[in-house]
Amino acid sequence: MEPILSTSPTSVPQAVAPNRDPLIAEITERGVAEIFPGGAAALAKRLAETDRPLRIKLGIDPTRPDLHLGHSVALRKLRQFQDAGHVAILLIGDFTALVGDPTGQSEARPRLTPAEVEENARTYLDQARQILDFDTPGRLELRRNSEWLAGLTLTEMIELQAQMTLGQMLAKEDFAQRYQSGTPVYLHEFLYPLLQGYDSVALEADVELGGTDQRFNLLTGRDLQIWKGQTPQFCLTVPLLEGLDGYQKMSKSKNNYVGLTEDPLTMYSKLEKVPDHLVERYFELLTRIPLTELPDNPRERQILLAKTIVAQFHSAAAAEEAQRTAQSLVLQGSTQETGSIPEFSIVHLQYPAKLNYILRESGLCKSAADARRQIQGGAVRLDGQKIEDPETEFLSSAELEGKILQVGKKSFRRLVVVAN
Ligand SMILES: Nc1ncnc2c1ncn2[C@@H]1O[C@H](COP(=O)(O)OP(=O)(O)OP(=O)(O)O)[C@@H](O)[C@H]1O
Repeated sequence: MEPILSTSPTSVPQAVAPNRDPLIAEITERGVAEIFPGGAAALAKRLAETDRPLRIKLGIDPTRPDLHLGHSVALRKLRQFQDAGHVAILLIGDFTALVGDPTGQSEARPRLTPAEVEENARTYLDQARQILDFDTPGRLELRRNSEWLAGLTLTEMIELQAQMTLGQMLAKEDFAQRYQSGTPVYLHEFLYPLLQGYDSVALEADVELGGTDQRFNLLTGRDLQIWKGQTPQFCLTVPLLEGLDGYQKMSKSKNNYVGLTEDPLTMYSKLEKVPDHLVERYFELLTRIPLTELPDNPRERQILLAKTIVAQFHSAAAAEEAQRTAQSLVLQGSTQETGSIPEFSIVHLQYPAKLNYILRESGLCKSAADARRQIQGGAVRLDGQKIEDPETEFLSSAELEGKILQVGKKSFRRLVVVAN
């Protein structure tokens, strides 16, 4: 008879564990900052032993119209849970957006109107669809926290606020710093962690995801679940992805972001310039490529990164095309810093519009005569195609929309149709 100990899991060395589920390993080990309580091993055990799909919560406040790659880090983690058979709860914080998350803010956030929140919430779902599984039955719950927060009575609010002390609130770094520096901290801001925590109670969350900046709010969720007699959630934080500037958190307000709805060329040209020291981190947090398989050459890494991410959000063909166009445009100089190309709105032009008139109106040339000289000198390109006929004209904005107009190697305008 086999000795019992030889089959016991504790006798199997970790590195050669035969039943190590790759999905669980990906969830608990790749792109994770912290798991509490108990670390990766505790969550892995819970995932392996559960007899029902777990409820995984990720809350996003619709404070702005666009999601960016920073948000996609937690969304991708949520998708991994779906792929392992669990229920993703994508919580649109339509009520908490009206309060405003004080996390990471040096002063109170401007408060949004319900109409602004509603407009942003609408676009979020279309963007989240690019990452989450919206199709497999039972894998996704789309919720809004106004469902339970809007109806809380004053009595319930008092009970909720009785769960936390001022000392605990001031342990939150953002509040402490502002309080010490004399920057006003408004009382409604204290409600934010409590309301986000209460969301976990209402949803009976088993796991909550968030960036590392959400630690305090996630822990409040655990405390409130204990108060309500629930099993407290695991908290899994993901690292904060730095933006294209190379050191600050990727954020809309810092204009260092890559938006999830950006066109392939813009995405590509931003991502092929991710600073070297961040390329591996972008691979880790935004792709599934094993880090051991990355090319040694730094330039090849940047290109692979840009192509992989463009392919995820668009298609492999779009990624190839973006690479070709970017190469032909020799994107340097003006796009060096953030990868962004200045936009020029073509709605107000008079059509048919001559190319030299467009070059002057867009500021790419000083005058129509200068534009004519540049065209004849072979310096003008539209989407990488040289145009040498100064009489070239366009009948409507549809012929130009989305294209990149270029003079020489350093001056670009993306032609867009936006009224301003
Ligand atoms: N750059 C980032 N990297 C990783 N996670 C992020 C990043 N930005 C936001 N998140 C996470 O996405 C979730 C939703 O964030 P939230 O709606 O509060 O956006 P935010 O932090 O205010 O973004 P922004 O500063 O762009 O407005 C949170 O868990 C947050 O930690």
